[in-house]
Amino acid sequence: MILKMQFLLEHWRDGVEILILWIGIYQLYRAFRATRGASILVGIVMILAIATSLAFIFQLKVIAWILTRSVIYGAFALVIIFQPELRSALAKLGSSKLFSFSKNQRLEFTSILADAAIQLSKHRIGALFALEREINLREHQDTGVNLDAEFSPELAQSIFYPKAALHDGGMILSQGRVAAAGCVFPVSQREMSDRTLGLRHRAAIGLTEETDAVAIVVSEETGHISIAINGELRRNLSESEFKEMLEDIFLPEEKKEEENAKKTLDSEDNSLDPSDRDMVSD
Ligand SMILES: Nc1ncnc2c1ncn2[C@@H]1O[C@H](COP(=O)(O)OP(=O)(O)OP(=O)(O)O)[C@@H](O)[C@H]1O
Repeated sequence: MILKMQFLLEHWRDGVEILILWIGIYQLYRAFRATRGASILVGIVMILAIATSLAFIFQLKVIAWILTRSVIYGAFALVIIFQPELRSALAKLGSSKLFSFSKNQRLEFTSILADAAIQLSKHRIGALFALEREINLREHQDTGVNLDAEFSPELAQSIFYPKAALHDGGMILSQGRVAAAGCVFPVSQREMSDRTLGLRHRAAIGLTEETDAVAIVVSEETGHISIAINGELRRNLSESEFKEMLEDIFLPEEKKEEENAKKTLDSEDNSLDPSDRDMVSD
């Protein structure tokens, strides 16, 4: 017992250090994995690790010396090469909060947004929305026309109407308002198995790889609605799936409360004795 205590007293710092490093590395990996550089970086690190282990095992002194020296310069080179990925990864690290506007505003906005996308989809009007969350989309906003207008399904239809001046590009929604339209988003460079994905969908993926924004795409060709988040695209959503996903993203607490209330009601219902149940149904 005393020995155990002594061991703990001597080594608790090591435990804390391992925990901090593990959390740090895991968070970096999470922020990095959706980016273009992730697979290249994993490849480089693996090659270096294998080469260094082989050099040490077979006692190849010169190669081992070169490899250990080159790690520092290599780290600098990686920071420079992957500067855009690092920037977006660090920006993602600090972002966890959803919209900062009030619950009622979020409720109203989510339903207006769902209506807008569904109407666009029914009319087969192609559209691309980017919903700003923690990371500022100012840089992308400046590629289009600043509007600062109240969002409505009618405005969305007028803007994305194929002959309208601002229909090309994406619309940025910030704090429930239209910040800008006609914006150019970064197109994802990732290799995609689905060759039918055009530029609108790739721009939605690209923007969400670099920022924590949520992108909604309405396909002009098929009318299908898709949502991109963290560089992942959920395609061809049905109306109910789309609404549900929007609620999961923008109203997580409200959804949880609703589910809990439903569970409580169900359990109360099940706990009623059968004769009571008959009375209730009567
Ligand atoms: N980088 C970009 N940022 C924002 N919008 C873009 C970008 N590139 C293309 N777009 C929009 O996408 C439209 C072209 O879409 P394209 O047909 O290539 O895509 P898609 O993914 O197949 O979509 P759809 O199913 O609607 O045809 C352009 O007219 C433009 O409005």
